[in-house]
Amino acid sequence: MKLSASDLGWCAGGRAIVDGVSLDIVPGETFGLVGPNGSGKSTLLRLLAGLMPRARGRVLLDDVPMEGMSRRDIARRVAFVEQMADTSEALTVRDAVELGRTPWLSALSPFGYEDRRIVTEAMDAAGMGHMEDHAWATLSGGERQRVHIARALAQRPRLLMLDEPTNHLDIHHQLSLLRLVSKLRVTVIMALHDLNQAMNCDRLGVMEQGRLVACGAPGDVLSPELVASIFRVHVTALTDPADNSTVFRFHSLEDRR
Ligand SMILES: Nc1ncnc2c1ncn2[C@@H]1O[C@H](COP(=O)(O)OP(=O)(O)OP(=O)(O)O)[C@@H](O)[C@H]1O
Repeated sequence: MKLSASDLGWCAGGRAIVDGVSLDIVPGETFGLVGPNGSGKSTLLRLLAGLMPRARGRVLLDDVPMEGMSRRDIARRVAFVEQMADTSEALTVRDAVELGRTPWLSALSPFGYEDRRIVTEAMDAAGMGHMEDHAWATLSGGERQRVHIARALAQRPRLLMLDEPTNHLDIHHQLSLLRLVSKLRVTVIMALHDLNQAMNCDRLGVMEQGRLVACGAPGDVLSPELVASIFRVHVTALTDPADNSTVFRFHSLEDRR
């Protein structure tokens, strides 16, 4: 799915939290958003998902203005896993993932065999199939995160937005999730803190104080100069002999004085 955003903005307390962001996401790409804490990544994702009140600017989904779409129309196209998303304590894992089918159900097409199959597939893809009967309240932070991702997959979106999806996940599940996301045949926009993980995106956008200050191929965008000025760290780029990929090591500016 194609997404075009123009001049997005959002203010709170007299301060511009997101300021004049324009962005074109091409169908099928994995777009990473990086930036320091508080730079506006989550707010921009919420603006792109049409979830912010009093927003400035315009978002088009496949050339159709999002503002004219119902929540259900949007939910059939876009799934969003927010940071620290919560769900009802009384649900099991399967119940929580079944919620992802809601936009597709109606009186004429109630929850059926195909929905059950999609839910099972989504739980398995997120590595939660073996815990389908477990109660939400008993899950660890990483398990909850994987349930949210399974719910988003069950929604069968054409655009998947993820806010720091590897939060809470152990290294095995971080890599599994990023591998899963890279194999999905959907457009993905995700906020990430780990710049090494961000290097695997097709393109990156860098946020600083609410503005999109750089956008392009990861290797071009994450130059040592940009990393030093935006993230306030020195970076050494190393080559991994396993696959010749670039790996960053970070050093605090204070250590280099
Ligand atoms: N509803 C709100 N009211 C007031 N300020 C807000 C609101 N929402 C966000 N902010 C502020 O806007 C700034 C950007 O927040 P946002 O969560 O978008 O940043 P972020 O880049 O996702 O940060 P992080 O990396 O820490 O998750 C922060 O300074 C935050 O305190």
